[in-house]
Amino acid sequence: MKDLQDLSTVCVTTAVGLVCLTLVVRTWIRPERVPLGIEWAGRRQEFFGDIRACMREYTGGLKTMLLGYKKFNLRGKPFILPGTGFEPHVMLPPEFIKWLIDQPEGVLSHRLVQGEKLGLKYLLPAFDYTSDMAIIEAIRVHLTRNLGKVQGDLFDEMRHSVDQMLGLDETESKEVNLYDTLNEIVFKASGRILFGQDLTRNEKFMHYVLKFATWFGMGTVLIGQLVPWQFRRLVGSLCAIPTAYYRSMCANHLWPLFAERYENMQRKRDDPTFDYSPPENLITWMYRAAFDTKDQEITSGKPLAARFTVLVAGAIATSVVTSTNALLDLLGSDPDQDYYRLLREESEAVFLTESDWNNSTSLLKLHRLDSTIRESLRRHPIILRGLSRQVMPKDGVTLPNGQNIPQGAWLGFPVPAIQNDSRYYNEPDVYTPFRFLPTETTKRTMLVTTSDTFLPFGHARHSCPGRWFASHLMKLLFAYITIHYDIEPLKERPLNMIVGDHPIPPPWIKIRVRRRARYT
Ligand code: HEM
Repeated sequence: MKDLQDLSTVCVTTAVGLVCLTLVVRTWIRPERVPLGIEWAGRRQEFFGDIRACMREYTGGLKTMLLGYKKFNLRGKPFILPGTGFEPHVMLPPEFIKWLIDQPEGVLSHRLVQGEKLGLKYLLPAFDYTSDMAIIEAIRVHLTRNLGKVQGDLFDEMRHSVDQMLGLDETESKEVNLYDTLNEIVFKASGRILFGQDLTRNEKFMHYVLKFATWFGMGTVLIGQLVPWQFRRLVGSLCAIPTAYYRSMCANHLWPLFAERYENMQRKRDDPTFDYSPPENLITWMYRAAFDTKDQEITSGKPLAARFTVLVAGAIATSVVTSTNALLDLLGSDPDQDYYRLLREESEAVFLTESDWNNSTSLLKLHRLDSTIRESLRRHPIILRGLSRQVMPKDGVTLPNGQNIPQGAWLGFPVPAIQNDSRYYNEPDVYTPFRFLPTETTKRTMLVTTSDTFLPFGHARHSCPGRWFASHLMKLLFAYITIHYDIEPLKERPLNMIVGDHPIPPPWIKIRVRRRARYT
């Protein structure tokens, strides 16, 4: 009798255990992200195949994405790409891009994916990331339109920080950490145009803004992409503490500036005789755009100030990563090709006098440099899954091939796979910095031009509105560095690390630089 009781206890415990395990396993992968009828890439015939496929993505690099692209996308079929964070993503073939970008936000939502994939919902719970039209408009229209006017300031700040960071000593070379150096230079140069010289030269503010950018950057990847989705709220609330602290320290400096700018610009609108001309920088343009678009939410300086640090941190970090990739590509390239010298020659021919640095037409002549940065973005886009959208309608959406994708699934495109497809790029594995220069049969493609086969800035609606500014800044920076510094080539191009949805250049690489004699 006792034995029978023991046996039934074991059976009941096992059954309950199995039911619990099944429930956990079933919901471990976010169920709404897995549409039935679409095949997985990288899933094997094994117990808990879906979960193990997602786990392998933590160390798998680009393997699964490239494999899925070859096996499914090249035949016009979508596939499920397992993901870190246990949120798979449906990868569509490039022929579907036109269809995707034509869908309105109510059908395929861009914002919902960003909120989740960047962990914004958890990291900055009070942050309204769904309403930033004034900021986007200020960048897309006003910043881009005023690039010529602000170029002198941009160059002045960039030269000041390059000279400081890379040094003026022409007799001895100096070893510097590449990523940290570019981080500081790009932050200061961009900051001059985004928030003005007073703050870029304010060491306390710059310390807080760099700290905020680091915590915010690490937090978005950790929470939005690495932590399993069930634990995002928990881990997000922990990371939110330092992020909120540094954000409020930045806000202490920004807040009076925003309040003053808003009140005076508002007063000038009400009374055109009021004597006030604001400095031309992004803060002013944001209010101008908010007034022009009659943004109802902007009734004080506060709403825009609150969003500003987030924008600045995200926008500048992308330019830092892109500049680091471009310089690593150059320094690790075949020395016989002498690309660095060829870029120097081009820049020396363009920047003959001091005033050339302040003239935006100079930058239009840097064809080799434009192509070189574009080539690095082709090889190392900052995100792997591009044009991500969440399916919104209750009945799902129907893809151009007739397949239905249910509500809640994520759609996107495998950016590195498309940008390494030999149908679109000749010898895609070979670093060819001047690949985008015009030939007898092809026209020149500019760094900022997006297309179905070049997606590092996104494409169409929601594509990056800051790319003209980023291009301006990076070209000034590379022209100045190549003209004024010799840099020792690297033995080879160090590989990027894949962290969540981002390929990141190794942050520990050091380079040796020396100021050229005639330029001191
Ligand atoms: C090389 C540097 C940069 C790269 C590679 C880059 C890349 C991107 C990408 C991939 C997106 C998302 C597109 C999508 O979701 O489809 C984006 C969006 C955005 N970028 Fe950039 N970006 C850069 C620099 C900047 C700069 C300097 C600014 C601001 C001054 C900026 C402002 C923005 C904004 C506001 C958005 C959101 C657009 C929207 O949601 O409609 N970016 N960027």
